[in-house]
Amino acid sequence: MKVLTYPSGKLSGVISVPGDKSISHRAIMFASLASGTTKVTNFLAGEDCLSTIDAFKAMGVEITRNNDSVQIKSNGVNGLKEPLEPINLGNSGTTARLLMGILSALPFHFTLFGDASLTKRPMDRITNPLKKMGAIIDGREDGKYLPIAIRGTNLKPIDYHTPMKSAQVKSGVLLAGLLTDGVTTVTEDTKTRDHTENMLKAFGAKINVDGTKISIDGNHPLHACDIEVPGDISSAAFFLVAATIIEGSEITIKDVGLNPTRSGIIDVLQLMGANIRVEENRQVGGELIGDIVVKSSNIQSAVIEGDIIPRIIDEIPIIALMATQAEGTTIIKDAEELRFKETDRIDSVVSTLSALGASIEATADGMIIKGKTKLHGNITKSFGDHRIGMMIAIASLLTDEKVELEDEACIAVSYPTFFNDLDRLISN
Ligand SMILES: O=C(O)C1=C[C@@H](OP(=O)(O)O)[C@@H](O)[C@H](O)C1
Ligand SMILES: C=C(OP(=O)(O)O)C(=O)O
Repeated sequence: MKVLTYPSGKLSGVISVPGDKSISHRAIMFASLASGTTKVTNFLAGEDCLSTIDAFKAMGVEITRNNDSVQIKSNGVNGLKEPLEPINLGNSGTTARLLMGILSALPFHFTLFGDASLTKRPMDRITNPLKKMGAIIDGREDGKYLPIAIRGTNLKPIDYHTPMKSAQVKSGVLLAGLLTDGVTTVTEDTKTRDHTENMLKAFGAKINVDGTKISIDGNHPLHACDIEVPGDISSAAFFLVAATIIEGSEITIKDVGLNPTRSGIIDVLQLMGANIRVEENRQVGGELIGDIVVKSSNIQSAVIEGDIIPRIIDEIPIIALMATQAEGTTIIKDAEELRFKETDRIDSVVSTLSALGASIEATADGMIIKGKTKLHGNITKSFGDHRIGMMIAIASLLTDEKVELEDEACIAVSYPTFFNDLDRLISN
């Protein structure tokens, strides 16, 4: 239990946030499939990415980590070994879905399990297309849920249209395609984050992106390639919103990843009237990065729907909190994917913000939030969901009353130094 009392919630100063979670996972995975030694800098040492490291160590890859620097020494895909024990995926959906694509094509047997939250999350979205490629997978409810066993085998390529907006599904199928003779194609209705495509190219894969259609030519070897991970915009989002809604704030967040498939939070902040500026855009290893400066301002409601949703999918909890401080009614639609995250984030956001005094209601695919409301203290729970925990911590800045947060430890999944950074911005 953490007691959150910040008498002056005003934020100021300059920080950088830890490395991007999606990019950190992929760096470990692709380096493990590549021959040679890869150095990864600004790696996110969050629990989810450590689960990915452990999975590849269990397959014999030499991985050494010194804080946020990681070295991966691999003999390529043919150097991988059968793990002797079941692989623990912890809380990480990304590790689960991407790894299943890889393991399905390796000549070994694997057993995968996760924590209580991951065990409830749907895996059939990835096991179904993999089974169409010939994967031998079994798990609870016919492979819908973990624990799952995989007997790796030779797969056949597939031309797959993803039925849901999911970069994890797209990536899992492309990774199975990477290890399969022939051309595998994935088509999406709406473009989701494209870190897999960008980074596989950097490691030498033959991958072609044509709008929302991605094709990969299987069994081309990957070669080691150093990766500098940009700051995670999904982590930065908590402070960008905090500085916007807390009067008198002004902050700069340096070296944030601004990949257009991830930067929807900037569009939402601008749409709602935030005082935000992006400075010094530059490219680092195929990913755009820059510094973001935000000053507090009055904000208005917005209707947030359609193609922007995958570009803000992990930021919706903090956007919902922002909407409680906007004039007017904010409507978030087309976000049914929120129901399949670490918690059902439509229900967990609505119940938590309601407990703090917000006027918010759930819909089938989103939420309706009436602003502007004065929030108050209460005893709250993260429900074991890191993004709900961080949303509550930012909400606590809006009231002088005591907010208690149960189960705050889960924040280490994506942002182990969150409270240090918050304290630095508050005490400046
Ligand atoms: O590919 C990734 O790294 C991720 C994709 C998204 O999940 P979905 O693919 O389930 O939308 C996102 O919510 C998750 O935090 C990370
Ligand atoms: C949904 C998330 O991650 P994952 O699916 O990898 O558990 C998240 O980080 O918000």
